[in-house]
Amino acid sequence: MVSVGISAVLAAAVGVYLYFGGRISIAIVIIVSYAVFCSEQNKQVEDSGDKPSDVPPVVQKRKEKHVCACKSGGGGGGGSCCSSKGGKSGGGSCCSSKGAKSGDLSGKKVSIADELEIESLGEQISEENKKQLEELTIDFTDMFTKEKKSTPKPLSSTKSTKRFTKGKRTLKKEAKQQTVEFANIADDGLIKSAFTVSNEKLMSSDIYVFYSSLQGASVSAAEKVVKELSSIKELQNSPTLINLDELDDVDQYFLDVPTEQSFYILVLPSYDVDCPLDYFLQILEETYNDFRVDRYPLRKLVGYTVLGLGDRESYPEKFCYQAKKADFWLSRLGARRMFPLGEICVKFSGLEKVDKWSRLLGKMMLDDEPILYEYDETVDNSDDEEEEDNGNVSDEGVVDVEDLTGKTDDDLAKNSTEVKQMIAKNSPTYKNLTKQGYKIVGSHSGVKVCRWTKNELRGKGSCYKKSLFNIASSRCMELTPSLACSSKCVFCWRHGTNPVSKNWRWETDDPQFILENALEAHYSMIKQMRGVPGIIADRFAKAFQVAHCALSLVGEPILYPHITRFIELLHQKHITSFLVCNAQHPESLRTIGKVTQLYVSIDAPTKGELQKVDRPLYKDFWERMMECLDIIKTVQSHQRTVYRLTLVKGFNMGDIISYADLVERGLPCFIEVKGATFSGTAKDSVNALTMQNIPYLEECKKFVESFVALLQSRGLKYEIAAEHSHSNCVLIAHEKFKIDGEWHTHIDFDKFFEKLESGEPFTYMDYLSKTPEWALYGNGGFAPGNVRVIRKDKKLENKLLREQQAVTAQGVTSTA
Ligand SMILES: Cc1cc2nc3c(=O)[nH]c(=O)nc-3n(C[C@H](O)[C@H](O)[C@H](O)COP(=O)(O)O)c2cc1C
Ligand code: SF4
Repeated sequence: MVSVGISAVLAAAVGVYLYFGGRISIAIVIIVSYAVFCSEQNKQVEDSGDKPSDVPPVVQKRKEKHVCACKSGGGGGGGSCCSSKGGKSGGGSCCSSKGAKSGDLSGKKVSIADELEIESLGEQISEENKKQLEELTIDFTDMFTKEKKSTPKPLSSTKSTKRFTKGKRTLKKEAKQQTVEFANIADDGLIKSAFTVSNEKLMSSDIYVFYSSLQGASVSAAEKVVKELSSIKELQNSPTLINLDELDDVDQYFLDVPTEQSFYILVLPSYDVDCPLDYFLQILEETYNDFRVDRYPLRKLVGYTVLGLGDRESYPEKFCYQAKKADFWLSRLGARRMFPLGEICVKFSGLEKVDKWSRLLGKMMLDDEPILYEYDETVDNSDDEEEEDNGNVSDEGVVDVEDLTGKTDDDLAKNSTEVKQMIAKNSPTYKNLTKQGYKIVGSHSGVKVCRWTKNELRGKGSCYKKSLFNIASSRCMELTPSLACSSKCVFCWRHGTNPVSKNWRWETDDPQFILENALEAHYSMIKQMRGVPGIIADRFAKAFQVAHCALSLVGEPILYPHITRFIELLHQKHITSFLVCNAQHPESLRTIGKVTQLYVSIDAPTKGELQKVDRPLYKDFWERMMECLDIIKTVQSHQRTVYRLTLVKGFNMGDIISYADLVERGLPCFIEVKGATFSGTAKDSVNALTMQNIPYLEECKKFVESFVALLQSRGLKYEIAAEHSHSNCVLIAHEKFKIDGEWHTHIDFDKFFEKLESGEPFTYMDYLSKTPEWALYGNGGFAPGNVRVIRKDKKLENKLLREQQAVTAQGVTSTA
């Protein structure tokens, strides 16, 4: 229509021009009239909305990108498709119900994605756009009220989206993510990405503070968190503290949840060696990969947060790595992170930082701004530096999404079943143990020259086993084939540097390899002593023929799967075996072969005390110990058995009646009672010993005397036989070792090997030897051939000397 009109006007103008003889003035009049006409036409077109003219460039961009999510065609010509109450701008809003503010999801998809795209374009964003963006961000959380139809699929990133200020790069990335997610919403009607929780919901939630701890720092931190949260008066329920290491059933909390109001806080250390936390993390991972159970069980939670404790200085590469892993898996299981993962280095004012973190957490909970999370995120995490590289698991139903680290499901499966070395050469634990004087043999065994070996080489005394059983300390090798242990005894001298585990799950070295290398390492350490003053040449020469092996040192030797074979190899070399086990592995104790002397540690007489002293990993630690005692009485009754009691004042010296019950149950040959020795206090540890917990010799003797009296009153034929007062050690023996009125607690080693090599069955009664006079109870037990150095006297002597020197110096000064 318009073009026909224009042609007619043009033809008329040309006619008039020709009629007037083609004069210039006439031509000018025609041109001006035409211009006025066109301008009028343009105005009409603009009013009808067909042509953008004065729209700012930013908004133009948005409109160009606008895509109709309802797929019914696009918004040209001022038309509005699928609208219910019309759009905000007359310029053509499609899919909107109440403008951009609420309602239709697909409308939101477009708006938010576009707004974020605007931000990503950089400087052009206006204040108004920003405001609009914020409104939209808040607004789409209305979706929360909508019902979900099926389970969302978490992908790979774990970052929460909070309404905190973010860098452009992050925002751009989120824009991308949200576009993907909202597209999903539009496609299948699911609500996948956003949730809000109000502070009221948090205040009425059931808060569970979980912790795992080997040395106590995380317990203290967890207690601090509980204390801080408990001080919030608005909080309706007091937080519950739960030790993850003692959870009978992890699924009770991490597959099921106690209530839908639950909010989880996890306070976790990290260990680069095996520790109970490994088990917990493994369960989380397994739950995620278990097709039989809900893959996102933790979305029922109100939320969660993790506080990691670690040591950044010693483990820079692995700082808080297990806390990060937990955070990762919780998020994978559908839980929503409510508060950022805390990473605290305990070395530098750790507990203060815990206070700060807890206070901030409390503040966040009180904040009445709704919190926005995202728990369903995109696979595209290529530039996410905080990503855990081992957690990218491909989605169920989607064939093998290879993550950007290049790992496939197969790799991951391999990783999770990969057998680790207990103490890898490049691990900080290796360095730590080496620093403490251990020689690591292979990847799980260790030797160390004990101070009694050194003392005997210098004629300064022998260890208590010399007095009680006749072992030569200078020919004794102290070894463990398992540096890992299943308990965390308060008196243990390893100071938490060793791995802790219930079961053997490492690469296993061959027993022959261990023995050969252990002997080599032991001899190399002995050799280093050749220049030490006072070494007795004869003893030094014999020290290169190890005669005894004390299988104790640190760790739990019976954990090593080839322990029986290892002992056989020792015996083949005519090295006797003194095996000390912690009474936590009845299955291995039952099957152990012949040992020269077999110990079980009885560190406390009752279940409660044993838990306090040994801090065992096993939940059924008491039942395990009882089973071990039964084995001592039955299957292993042919062995020379010893109960080792380590007395710790304030922990396990009170209840001799219960100790007597245990003796009655196992009927060992001997009961070796030894006061605990002070080995310093482990940093950050709870229950670590102080000098107050170390009993004096007199206290040990008093204990033993009452104990034996009680045993005898029950008809149990035990007596006090020998002692080594230097070690606060007293030996109680069954009266069958008193032959013709003389104690025979010593061992005839030659006879032991003779019997062993005969292949005939034999018992402890076949290799007895008489206890020498000096070792009998009351005689001190200091082996002849040595000169005793009493350190206290020496210290006193030095002190007096220093004082004397000071007085002399003063005298000199004053007279000078
Ligand atoms: C054997 C050993 C290994 C450790 N490995 C790590 C580690 O890999 N990463 C880390 O951040 N901290 C590591 N630490 C430090 C502990 O995580 C830190 O001391 C923590 O506070 C211990 O908590 P807990 O006392 O509750 O057991 C290690 C400590 C020890 C003794
Ligand atoms: S038995 Fe133990 S303390 Fe005694 S010498 Fe051997 S390793 Fe040392």
